[in-house]
Amino acid sequence: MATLQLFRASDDDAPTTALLKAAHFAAIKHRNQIRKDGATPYINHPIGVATLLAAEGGVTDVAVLQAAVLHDTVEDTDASPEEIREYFGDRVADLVAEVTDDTSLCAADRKQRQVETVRAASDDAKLIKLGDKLYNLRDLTRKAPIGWTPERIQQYFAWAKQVTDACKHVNPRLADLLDDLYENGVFTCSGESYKCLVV
Ligand SMILES: Nc1nc2c(ncn2[C@@H]2O[C@H](COP(=O)(O)OP(=O)(O)O)[C@@H](OP(=O)(O)OP(=O)(O)O)[C@H]2O)c(=O)[nH]1
Ligand SMILES: [Mn+2]
Repeated sequence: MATLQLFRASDDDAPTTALLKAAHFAAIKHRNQIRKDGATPYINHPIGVATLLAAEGGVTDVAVLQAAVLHDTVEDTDASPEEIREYFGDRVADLVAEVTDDTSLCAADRKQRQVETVRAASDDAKLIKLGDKLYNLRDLTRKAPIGWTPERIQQYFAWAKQVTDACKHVNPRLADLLDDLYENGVFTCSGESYKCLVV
């Protein structure tokens, strides 16, 4: 099969072109992945995170929106940090690196590390973290990932709050949306409804 075409960003790109190139790159990299609900294409998530940042967070910085679209490519696909740098330049590559977990760590250490390191992250990386967590929490209230228990969902809410509490000062609008979810969020698991218990 012929290699799928990837478009390299250029300094002359219009903002729309720059963002589309990133979305296309992410779509190709995530093309064989589905979300843990067992049905949704994975790419819906990174495109959704960028859309949420723009539509609800008022973010207009194209490099941040590009990094949002690309935020899970290094962590979850065969994309390398060097490839992101080559195709999208230093600023986007540095942002993606900032929001990429070290997958050599076990899941529990990775989660702990994220809470510890996010405090020192740049404001733009914190913005992407807010969008990522808000999208994932909304996704949990939409449909539980296959095999997740109510306790595991509650744990994700509690952990996400630790991360977003360290980031919320960078965007009060997103912070309010997250607070509302922590206060009033409801999710369904195996046909039962549960209230989010994060305080
Ligand atoms: N809510 C939800 N999440 C799903 C689904 N499918 C995949 N995910 C991804 O799973 C991750 C959360 O699952 P965990 O079990 O806590 O994390 P892990 O896979 O990295 O161990 C998120 O990764 P992430 O984006 O890298 O973010 P995060 O782990 O930093 O939160 C999220 O994007 C789904 O159907 N619903
Ligand atoms: Mn993500």
